[in-house]
Amino acid sequence: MKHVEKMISARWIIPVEPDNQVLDHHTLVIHEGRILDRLPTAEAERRYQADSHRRLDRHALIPGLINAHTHSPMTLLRGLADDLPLMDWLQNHIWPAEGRFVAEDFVHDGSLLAAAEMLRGGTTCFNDMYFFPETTALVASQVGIRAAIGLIVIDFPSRWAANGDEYIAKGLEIHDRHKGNALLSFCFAPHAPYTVSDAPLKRLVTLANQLDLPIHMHIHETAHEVNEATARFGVRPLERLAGLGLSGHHLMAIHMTQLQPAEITHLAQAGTHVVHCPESNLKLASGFCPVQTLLEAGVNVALGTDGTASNNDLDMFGEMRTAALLAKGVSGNAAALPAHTALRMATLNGARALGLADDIGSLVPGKQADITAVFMDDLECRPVYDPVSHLIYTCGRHQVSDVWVAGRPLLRDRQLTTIDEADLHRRIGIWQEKIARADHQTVAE
Ligand SMILES: CSC[C@H]1O[C@@H](n2cnc3c(O)ncnc32)[C@H](O)[C@@H]1O
Ligand SMILES: [Zn+2]
Repeated sequence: MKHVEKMISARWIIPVEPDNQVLDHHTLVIHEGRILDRLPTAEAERRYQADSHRRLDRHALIPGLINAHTHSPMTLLRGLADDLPLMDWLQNHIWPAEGRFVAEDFVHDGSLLAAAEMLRGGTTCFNDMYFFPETTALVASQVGIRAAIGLIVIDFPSRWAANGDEYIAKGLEIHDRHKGNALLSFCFAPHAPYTVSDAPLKRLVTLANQLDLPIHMHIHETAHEVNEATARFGVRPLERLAGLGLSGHHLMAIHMTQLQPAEITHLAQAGTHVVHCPESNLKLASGFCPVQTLLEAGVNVALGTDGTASNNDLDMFGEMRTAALLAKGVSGNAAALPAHTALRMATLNGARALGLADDIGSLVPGKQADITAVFMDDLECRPVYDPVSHLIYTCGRHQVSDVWVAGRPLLRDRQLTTIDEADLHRRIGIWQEKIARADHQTVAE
């Protein structure tokens, strides 16, 4: 018998790779943070002796969900400005609030709240874009959640940096300081074509090639963005970016609700990744990303929530379900975006976009043990004929019971193991008072 650190047995294991596979009564054998073996439970018990053995007989194990686009500290702005289109929301509500409140303490507490929400919802990795990115990196490391940290670049000054050169310099310093941290990876994160000028974008292309880092950017979010840019630059944003060298497999294009057939072909040929944020796009009435067409063209499409001020949650179960339903509604084709594709977008496709597919995104031996357990024996879930169908169309994030990142339990029986929930509630209470008071004053003025 071989001695190992941990075994997790479950009624179903859904590895995601290969597609459509569901393993009944199987066990994951975990050693040194990675999946060492995956085999029928009876056989695992004959072959391995584990320090701990978790038996989840009424659960499905899936790869930890990957939120491929968010702004984690924006949890503190949840519900502050609803029912508005993107530019009104940003220019008249969100950017003024950020100008007032965003500093290191805001980013710390907002990132901590986001980490708590994501873990409780089965997300084990998030791709972030926000000011003070090192603070989010430190929070993620302390909590134990995996994070791709966006090294932001934007043409306007903030408390974090004064101009494009300083944003890039500070980002590179963070990358150099933390690149050895196994839980962290880094992306360049120029905000959007309408807020970043050509010179910093060209530098980012060179740096992304040198350091082999993804570039994570909001692109073609609304028709308004595309029309304004066409009037200003004479070409659509995607064409302008391609002209600057910003295309290819390093690029993660967030939103992409405005796409012409030739642009879809270009994305597929370039190996550019698209991140679909269906709930944010619906709430801001930004448009629809043609997911089914992109997938059929061979584009890798991942899923993200966007920030909680435009969603208003970090619920990847909700996002998978909305993505699946929306694709059917928009295309008039009930076969569009089936359940297993939605799950793949929220796991393996996210890992691919982040350049992390050798390590995460599916439950196969050799990968990191980033795992989410979903309880499927609630009355609301019975009967179960196909657990993948249930994950997308029936279950919700409240059914996530346990979460592991690199084999470390971060949620056990719905209890967070590395976050003091009472202290977090206290901190959020202070922010709520402070931000609500300021909002009242603004309305009164
Ligand atoms: C430079 S930090 C990120 C910046 O992005 C803003 N933001 C949040 N959601 C969106 C969105 O959907 N489109 C464009 N910009 C967005 C956020 O408020 C920060 O200022
Ligand atoms: Zn965003």
